[in-house]
Amino acid sequence: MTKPKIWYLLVFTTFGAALTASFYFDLPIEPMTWVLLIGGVTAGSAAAETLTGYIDRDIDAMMDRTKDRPIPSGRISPKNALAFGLILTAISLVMSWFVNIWAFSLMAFGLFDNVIVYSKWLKRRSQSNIILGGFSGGAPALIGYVAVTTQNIEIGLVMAGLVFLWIPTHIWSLALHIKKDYTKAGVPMLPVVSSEKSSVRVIAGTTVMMVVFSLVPFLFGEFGIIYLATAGVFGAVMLALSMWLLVKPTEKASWTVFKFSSPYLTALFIAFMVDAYYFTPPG
Ligand code: HEM
Ligand SMILES: CC(C)=CCC/C(C)=C/CC/C(C)=C/COP(=O)(O)OP(=O)(O)O
Repeated sequence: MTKPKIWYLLVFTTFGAALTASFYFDLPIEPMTWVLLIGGVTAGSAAAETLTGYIDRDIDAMMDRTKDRPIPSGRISPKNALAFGLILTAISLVMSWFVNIWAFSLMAFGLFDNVIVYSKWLKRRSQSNIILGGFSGGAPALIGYVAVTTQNIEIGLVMAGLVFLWIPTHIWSLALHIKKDYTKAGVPMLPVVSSEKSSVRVIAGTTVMMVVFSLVPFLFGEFGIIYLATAGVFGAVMLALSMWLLVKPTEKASWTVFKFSSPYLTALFIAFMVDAYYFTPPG
């Protein structure tokens, strides 16, 4: 129900942002803060997945990729899934409340943006559904950062912004790969409502934006060579893959871009932590 193979990376961005802030400003993180932070974001991500699974139960039953999920397959009743999702939502809000008011506000915002703005309002109506719905994706990283500090908040915003800019490549490459599924369910993902030619151009364009944006932390002098080297190497691979998709838009290419997108994001968050541990900003 809660799609752990998705939320592990959401929780990892929280963990990475918190540890990066802790190393960067030499601020310790209490064990209780870790429990409340990681527990809260895990509950929040699981809540969002469960509630969006409840909202999407009708179209999930239509798509090959999702028809075996707990509600469409009858393993859990919609009523129980809704109750489970609401309980997880309450747990995540209470735990983030005990972290601090910033974490609580961002958790509430992330849940609202993902469940209501994205899943309820936009997913079936607009091809830009994942743009306005994408802010929720950056929320876990910002929650991790503000759990430690609100100083130099631009560092937390850059991490959240990186996740936000990563989403179009992540989901549109998948949507291109399973265009038939989304068409059957009537979900207007960009690759479903646009031609393949313009979809691969947009995916390549958003990948370029994401890779250029990923260099900002170094250009602002807030992170050093370890981060630059990682963002450079992994960014070059992401660019090469999306250029390959642009030139030869096959299902294999779109699947490869999709599957590499998560290791890309993971590598950058690891680089944030390692660099913050070894790199002290000038001045
Ligand atoms: C509006 C935002 C997002 C949408 C619509 C979206 C959509 C999807 C979809 C449809 C899948 C395939 C799931 C399946 O087949 O069961 C997926 C996989 C995944 N998503 Fe997202 N996603 C979003 C944001 C995020 C964010 C912010 C993260 C983490 C930071 C994330 C992490 C993952 C991971 C790790 C997978 C599995 C990837 C793999 O199988 O290699 N997603 N996403
Ligand atoms: C603050 C906080 C915890 C925020 C949660 C943010 C969050 C859960 C973001 C991920 C969104 C996501 C993977 C949506 C899946 O889309 P989908 O439902 O369209 O995917 P599907 O087609 O596989 O069902």
